[in-house]
Amino acid sequence: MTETAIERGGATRDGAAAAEPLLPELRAVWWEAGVRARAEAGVLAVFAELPRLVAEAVRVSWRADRLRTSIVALTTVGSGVMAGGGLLATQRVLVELFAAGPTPDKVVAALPALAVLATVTALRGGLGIVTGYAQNGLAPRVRQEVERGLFEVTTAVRLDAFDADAFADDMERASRGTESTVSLVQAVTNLLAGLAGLLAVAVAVVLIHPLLLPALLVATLPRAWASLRAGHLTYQTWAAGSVRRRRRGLLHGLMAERVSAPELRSYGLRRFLLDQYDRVMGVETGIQLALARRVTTMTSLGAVVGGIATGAVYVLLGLLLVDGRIPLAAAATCVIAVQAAQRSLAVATYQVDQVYSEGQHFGDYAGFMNRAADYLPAAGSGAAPPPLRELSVREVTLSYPDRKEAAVDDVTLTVRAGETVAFVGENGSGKSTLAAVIATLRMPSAGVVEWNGRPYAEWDADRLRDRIAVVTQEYHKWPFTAATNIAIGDVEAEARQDRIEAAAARAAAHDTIVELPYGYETLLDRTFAKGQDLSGGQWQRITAARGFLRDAELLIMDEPSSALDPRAEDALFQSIRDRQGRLTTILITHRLANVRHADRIFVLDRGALVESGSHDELMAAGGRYAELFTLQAAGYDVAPPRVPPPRGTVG
Ligand SMILES: Nc1ncnc2c1ncn2[C@@H]1O[C@H](COP(=O)(O)OP(=O)(O)OP(=O)(O)O)[C@@H](O)[C@H]1O
Repeated sequence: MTETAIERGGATRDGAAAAEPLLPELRAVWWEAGVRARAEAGVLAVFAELPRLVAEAVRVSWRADRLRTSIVALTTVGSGVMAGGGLLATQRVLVELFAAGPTPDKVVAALPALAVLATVTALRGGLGIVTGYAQNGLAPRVRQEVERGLFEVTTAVRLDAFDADAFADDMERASRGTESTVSLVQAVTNLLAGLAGLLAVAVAVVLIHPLLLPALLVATLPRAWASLRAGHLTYQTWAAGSVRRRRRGLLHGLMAERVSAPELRSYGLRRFLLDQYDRVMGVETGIQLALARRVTTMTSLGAVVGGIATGAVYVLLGLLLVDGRIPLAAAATCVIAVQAAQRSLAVATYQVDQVYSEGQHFGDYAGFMNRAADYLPAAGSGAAPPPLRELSVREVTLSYPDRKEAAVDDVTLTVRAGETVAFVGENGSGKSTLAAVIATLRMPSAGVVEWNGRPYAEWDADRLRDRIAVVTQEYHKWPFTAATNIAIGDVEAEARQDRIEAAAARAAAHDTIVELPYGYETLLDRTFAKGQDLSGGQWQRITAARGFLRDAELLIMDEPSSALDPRAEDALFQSIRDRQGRLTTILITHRLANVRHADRIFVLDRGALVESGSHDELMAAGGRYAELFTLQAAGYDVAPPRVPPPRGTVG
């Protein structure tokens, strides 16, 4: 097997993304943004950003659940106070125990301080439990707050937002950001707890003897600095491993997902993919081992320097003791304080790293929410549109971003209520785009569409949409039951079974559905237990039924029969013809035999409207429609095969 450029780039070089930017799998992806920013920032830059991130996290948490946020804040502070109180009580106990006199008397004298120590220790434990409980309840609320906010925006933005590259990337990063918000809030709480503990110890130590504070810092800072550096190193390695991780994610998908499973087997790709996986993991393991060596060196160095500093503090304490400048109890308390401070500092430094990196992702989320506002549709005037009399498309042009030619180019046409009209034209001539503009799914770059002579913008957008049903070419297979898949065609109405079945019958879907294991209640999603999948044509029937459900005043059907068998196709077009004269239908199809009955046919070419008229008029004109129709009809123009006589008959 020869090695391709992709394999070499993916498995061996971190810089491959820059060297081979055209390979989609090597493009920078969203989930690295925070990590990379974190890796590129110096340790001091991390501290500079902390206050803002902490404030953001508190704001989100407050919005999500005020009660639990307050509980977490209060218990965190309380816990810190208890830690300081515990240290002071410890010192009191030691003072009593180290005093002159008989031991039983000293113990009795120490009892009140001991009782205080026991109480604050118990309180601290209790506060810890309350914090944990409140945090557990807070996490899902924070998740709901940010995720719901994201979904409110993603379901409201105009369709053209999804055409912009930057928007799609932005949205992916924002999705990662919602996950990070929960972690950010948790990391901020832990950080504050660590800092509160640290502060409490520092205050207690100063109260015991001011000289002890610098001693405490000397003993704790080397370790803290080393652990921050080690965390930084881990993130740098993580950021540099982007290509490997993407490659691994890709391989995971290829080997474990349903879509690739058939080809994997038919081409015998199992060994090939497993080999690729082994190569990626070989590189990954080497890098992780090297990282482990560096991290261990760094933390060992911190421990050694910290140990020496701690030793020096103890020597200093000894000297002060000998000198009589510090009581024995204060010195003993200082030893305990150093250990408590080291524990709190270890928590705080780890959380600083967490807050910073999760904060970067959260920044993506917050940025997306701001930028997405540009894509929200303008609010309508609120006027409810009356029943359709006439639909006019006036000089409508629509250009997609980064496309030189307009997809719809200065089209003007009118459809009267009750008409069935067809949009016809070759692939890419702009039929679906024009239909999407009429369906209010896309905004034209120029021109207007009018409902009864007034531009769409003057009507209430939601109520306008209520009057229009659309069956799109790229229909969606909703992972719901068959009944729900049809019922969502009129989601505001009661999902009555008789209506659903009637719509299914009009789309030739009823018989297919009743044959499913649970009939209309069959779940159409194979990834769930008892879920079923349908053939392409069966799905298309259900989609058409969804469009028929509402008997909308304007029904737009874009290629509704491309996968249907002849019988189903005939039934579907019969149902469309049933609307003629009563309700308005816009039909897009390449099967021109089905548009012969249309009142009018509009022929598009490269976005422009080039012909219009009835079938007979257009055939008589001998233009593009006549050419396409004749071409297709020629395919059927064969002499019927001679039917052999039934067996046993005499010829
Ligand atoms: N989302 C999009 N972004 C960019 N270009 C697009 C997009 N959708 C369609 N186009 C382009 O716009 C032009 C018109 O496409 P449209 O889908 O409207 O054609 P159509 O007549 O419906 O084609 P078909 O018969 O193949 O369904 C084509 O050149 C197509 O490549």
